[in-house]
Amino acid sequence: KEKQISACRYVGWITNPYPVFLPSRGPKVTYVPPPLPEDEDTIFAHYASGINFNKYDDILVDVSGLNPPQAIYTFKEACLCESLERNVAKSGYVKPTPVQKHGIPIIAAGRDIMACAQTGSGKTAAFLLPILQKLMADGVAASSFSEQQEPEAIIVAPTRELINQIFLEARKFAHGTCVRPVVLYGGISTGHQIRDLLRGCNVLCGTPGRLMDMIGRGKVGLTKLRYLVMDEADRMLDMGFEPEMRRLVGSPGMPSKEERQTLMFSATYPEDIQRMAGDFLKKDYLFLAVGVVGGACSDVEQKLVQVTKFSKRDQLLDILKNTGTERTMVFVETKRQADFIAAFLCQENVATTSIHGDREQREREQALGDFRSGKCPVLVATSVAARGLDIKDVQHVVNFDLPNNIDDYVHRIGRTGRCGNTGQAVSFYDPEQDNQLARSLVKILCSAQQEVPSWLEQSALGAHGTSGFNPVGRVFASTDSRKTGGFQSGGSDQSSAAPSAAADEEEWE
Ligand SMILES: Nc1ncnc2c1ncn2[C@@H]1O[C@H](COP(=O)(O)OP(=O)(O)OP(=O)(O)O)[C@@H](O)[C@H]1O
Repeated sequence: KEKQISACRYVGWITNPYPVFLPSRGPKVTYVPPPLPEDEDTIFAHYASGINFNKYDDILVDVSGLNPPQAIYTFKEACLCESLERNVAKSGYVKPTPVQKHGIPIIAAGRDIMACAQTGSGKTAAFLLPILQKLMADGVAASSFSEQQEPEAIIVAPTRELINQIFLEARKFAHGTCVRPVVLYGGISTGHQIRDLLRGCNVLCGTPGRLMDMIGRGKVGLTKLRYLVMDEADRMLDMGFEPEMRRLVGSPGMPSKEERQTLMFSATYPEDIQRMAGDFLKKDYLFLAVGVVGGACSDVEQKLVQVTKFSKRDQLLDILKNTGTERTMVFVETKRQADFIAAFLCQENVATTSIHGDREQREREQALGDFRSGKCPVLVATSVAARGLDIKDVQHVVNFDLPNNIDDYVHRIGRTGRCGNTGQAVSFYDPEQDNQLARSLVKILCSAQQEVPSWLEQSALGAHGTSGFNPVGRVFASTDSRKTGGFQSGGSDQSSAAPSAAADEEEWE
C-alpha cells in the first residue's frame, strides 16, 4: 500500500478545491482502442444459458432489512419501457435470474442494496436494468454541449477489462435510446476519453483512478448523480481501493448517501468489508443473499490435485493435452510467472496468450480478443482477470498457483460454469505453500456439494486454529452482518480486507 501511495502525486487546489491524489502518470499513454462495432449482431452477441439455468430457481434467497419489495418472476413484471424490453429480449434473456428477480424491484423501489450472488448469475443486468429503466422513464438525454458532463449514474469496478465489459452491457441495453453510457479506464489516451466523454454521458463506467482523474480535471461533475454502483464491491472497499472510494464519495458535488442510491454487488463479502460498506449505504439498505454468501458456483466441478512445486508444469501440460482446444484460463500468482508459463506453453506448441498488469493495454486487449476468438485457447492470467470477466465457452480454469485468499479462489473458478453452463476447475495444491487455505477450501467444496479429498481434510484438521471447525456449516447462510452481529460465510475464513500480495503489485486499473 505504501508503494502505491508513494507512486501517487499530489494534485492540489488548482482545478479543484479538494485535494486529490492521482496515480503518477509516467510516460504519456497514447493508445486509442479500435472503434466499437455498431452492428446489432455484434452488440447483442451472447452465449446460450446452460442446462442448469432453471436450477437457479432452487437456490435459497434471503432478503434482510425493513420492508423489502416483492420479487418479480418475469421481465414483464419489471415494467421495462419498450426499447429496454426489446433489448433484453435481443440479449437472449427470457427469464430473470434470482439476483435479478429480487434486485430489480429493490433498486426500482429506490432502496440501497448490498447484493451477494454467485459468479456468473447475472448481477450486471440486476443493477443496469432498473437504472436504465428509471433514466429512460424520466426522459434523460445526454448533452454534448457541456464541457463538464454530469452523469446520472456512476459504476465503478476494479479492473479495466471488467469495467469495459460492464460498459458494453450498458451500451447494449441502452441501444437505440437517448441514454448514453461512457467508459473511462487507465492505459488509454486521456484525450481520446475526454473527447468521448464530452459527446455526452448519462451512465459513467470507470475504474477509480481514471474516474478521479477526470473529476479532478473538472470533466465530470457529480451534482446530478442519482446512482453509485460498486461492482465487485468487496474489492472496491478493500485496502487497495477503499481510500479512492472514500475520496469519490467525498468529492465536491457528490450527493450524500441519503440523497443518492448506492448499490453494491459481489459474489463475496468478507465481514469487515460488509461492516465498512455501511458507511456508504443508507441505514435501511437491503441485504440480498442468493445462496451461500461467498460460496462457489455449484455448476463448477472443483478438483484439487496435490503437487510439488516442481511437478506443476508437467501436470499442466497433461491437463492441456486433454482439454485440447477448449478454452482454459490458467491462473498464476505473479506477473513474472504469467510470462514464464505462457512462454513455456508456447514452446510446447500450446497456443497461449497472457494477461497481467505489466502488459500494455493494447496487449491486454489483444490477449483477451485472441482468447475470446479461440485463436489462443489458453490464457495465462494473474488475479487481474479473476473477477467479473464473462467469456463465452471457458470450460476450464486451472489454478497453477492457488491464491492466498479464498475469495480470489471463488472468483477465479467462477470464470467457468456461468449462466447455468457447467465448467471444471483444477487447482494445484502445494502443501508447503497452500496449507493456510486448507480449511477454507474444505468449506467451499462442502458448500458447493463437491467431493473433498481425504488428504485435504487431513490438512484442514491439522491446520492451525481448527477448534470448532465445521466444514459443512449451514446450507444457507443469511449473513447480513446487521442481523447476526457477526459473520458466518460459506467459506471465507481467509477473506480479509487486505488484497493478496500479488494483487498489491498489480496494475489493476
Ligand atoms: N436473465 C438472463 N438470461 C440469460 N442470460 C443472462 C441473464 N442474466 C445474465 N445473463 C448472462 O449471464 C452471463 C453472466 O452474467 P454476469 O456477467 O452479469 O454475471 P455476474 O453475476 O456479474 O458474474 P461475476 O460474479 O463473475 O461478476 C452474461 O453473459 C449475461 O449476459
